[in-house]
Amino acid sequence: QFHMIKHEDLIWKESLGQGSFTQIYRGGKVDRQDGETHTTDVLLKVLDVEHKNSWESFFEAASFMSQISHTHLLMVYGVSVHKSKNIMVQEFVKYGALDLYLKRSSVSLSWKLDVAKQLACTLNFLEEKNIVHGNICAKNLLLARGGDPNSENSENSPFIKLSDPGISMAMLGKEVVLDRIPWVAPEVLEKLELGQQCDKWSFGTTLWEIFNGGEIPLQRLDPKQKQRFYDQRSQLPCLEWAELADLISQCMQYQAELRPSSRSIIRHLNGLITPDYEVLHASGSVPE
Ligand SMILES: Nc1cnc(-c2cc(N)nc3[nH]ccc23)cn1
Repeated sequence: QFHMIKHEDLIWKESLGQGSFTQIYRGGKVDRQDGETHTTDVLLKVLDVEHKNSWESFFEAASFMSQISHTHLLMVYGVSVHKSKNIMVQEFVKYGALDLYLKRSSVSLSWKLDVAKQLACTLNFLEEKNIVHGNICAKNLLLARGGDPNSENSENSPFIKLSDPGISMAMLGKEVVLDRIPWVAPEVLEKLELGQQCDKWSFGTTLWEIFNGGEIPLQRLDPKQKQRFYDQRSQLPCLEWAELADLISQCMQYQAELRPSSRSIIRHLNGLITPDYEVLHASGSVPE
């Protein structure tokens, strides 16, 4: 299941914002090993008291992450329960969420493609284990290494960690799930339950975010208009890079069974060559 952490072994630092039904804090976890004490940087995710009836779903997300380990999956150290506080203790990932990073930094196309490939490999790992994450989005992609995005040398290349899926759709309720359009797959919206193909749809939306510099898709639509977006089988505005736009529309097909396998997504990404203007501009050989 997962490791129980004693509340007295937690150190609380500054608030870092909130998630769905949760507050997020920077913190530390103290480990006592043969007389030595060692403090690990952690992220503390606290379930809101008014949503404490979602604690099973909250801890289900923690055990989901604790039961599988992969280089691009976030490490969850365990959970701590203290009075009415339910706390998930996660590894602290230095550069934080990808959506904010993309808004703040200008990154090269090859940097973005590198992130896309890492996410596709993670999706493949989950698909081969028949595991559905259910909440793939740029906000749930954490950057362990962001570095100077424009330089080509490898120690500055990105390294992502996929965060926990959070409270399940069933517990969140229709209103909150409506707000997850266009990340939530259409079939999930209807039944409020996850299907095998739903991560592919969300992968498509996340690709759109990455290659649109962290712009929020359908930001100006209210829940009713978002519902209509799906009712009318609409698609997101397509990118200039045609081959990539093509992959996004393959992933965001309303018919779930027509979406590509994660293996074919990886093949498609490996077949993409960053367009010349990108390489030429990066090398400065083409006047601005
Ligand atoms: N598992 C996680 C999740 N989020 C972070 C994080 C890092 C950072 N530099 N700023 C942040 N602002 C909000 C969250 C966060 C770290 N680790």
